[in-house]
Amino acid sequence: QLSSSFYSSTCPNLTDIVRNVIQSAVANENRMAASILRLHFHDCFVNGCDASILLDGSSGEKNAGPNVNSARGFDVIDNVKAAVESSCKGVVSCADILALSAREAVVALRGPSWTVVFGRRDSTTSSQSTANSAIPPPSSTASRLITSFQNQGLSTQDLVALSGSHTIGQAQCTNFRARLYNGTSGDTIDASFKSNLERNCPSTGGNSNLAPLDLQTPVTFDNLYFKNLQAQKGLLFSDQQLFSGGQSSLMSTVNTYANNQQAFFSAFATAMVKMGNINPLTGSNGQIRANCRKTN
Ligand code: HEM
Repeated sequence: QLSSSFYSSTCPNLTDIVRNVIQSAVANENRMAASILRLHFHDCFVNGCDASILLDGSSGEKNAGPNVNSARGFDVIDNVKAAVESSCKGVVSCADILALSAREAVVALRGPSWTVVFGRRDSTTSSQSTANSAIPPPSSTASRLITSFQNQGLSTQDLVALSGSHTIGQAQCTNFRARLYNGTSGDTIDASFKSNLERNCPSTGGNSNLAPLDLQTPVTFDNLYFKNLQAQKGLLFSDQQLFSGGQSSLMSTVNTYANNQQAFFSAFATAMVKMGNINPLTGSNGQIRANCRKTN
């Protein structure tokens, strides 16, 4: 029961305020759009879209395996929140700010737009153990990915469309090294792509060295990610599993999006709305945090 008009009387300029801050952050560093989009995903998969990932504290989600030394953009969300608070004090939740910021980030890199619905409230807790179990690792097989998205009420189509987020952004060596040196069972990585990756991701050291998730256009939101998968050039094992993991429904969806960017954009928009609707706190549950890093 989230609604697009939730803040129309209490914060009528919300979209413009958020857009301005996100646009300038992305102009300053293109990759930031990817980092913000990922924060929304990692928020929603852990007890719903409740801004739980934004809470500081060593026992919280920020320090879970998928996030520690990896999740970034918290300072940008602080800037968005500060700008929103200065016009609309105490009314807009951090969870809604993250959902809207993710859309503005995608639009800033020329991706599709969609209508964001609002009314989420902010959690008072953050679960490191749920983050560790609910966010799939890059070593996931196709069937594990399907199960992990199914657990959130998301379909195989949603899985493929949302994975198209990897058309932007970067990953650290530690997340794809095993494919290069240990060999992962069932892997089908292109040989020359693999040797190129080895140059900047040695077998020891260089853990945080970066490679683009889309080797062709890492700062444009487009469908080349899917064409890379067809060429066995997905960066993460989990990426390549969508095309090469033996699940024909995933493979055919990859082909559809590789052949038709509009089909990808429209499925992505639909899936982002679904992901943004995962288990929100509403009504009198949760709170509107004054500072996204702390409970009130
Ligand atoms: C399907 C399962 C997924 C897996 C296994 C996965 C895994 C990963 C990993 C390992 C990284 C690199 C992190 C690092 O090296 O620091 C990454 C980056 C990223 N992920 Fe995913 N991801 C998945 C789905 C998604 C979804 C659904 C979204 C968004 C809706 C998303 C958005 C991103 C973005 C934008 C980046 C780049 C972030 C940056 O450059 O800061 N991912 N992902």
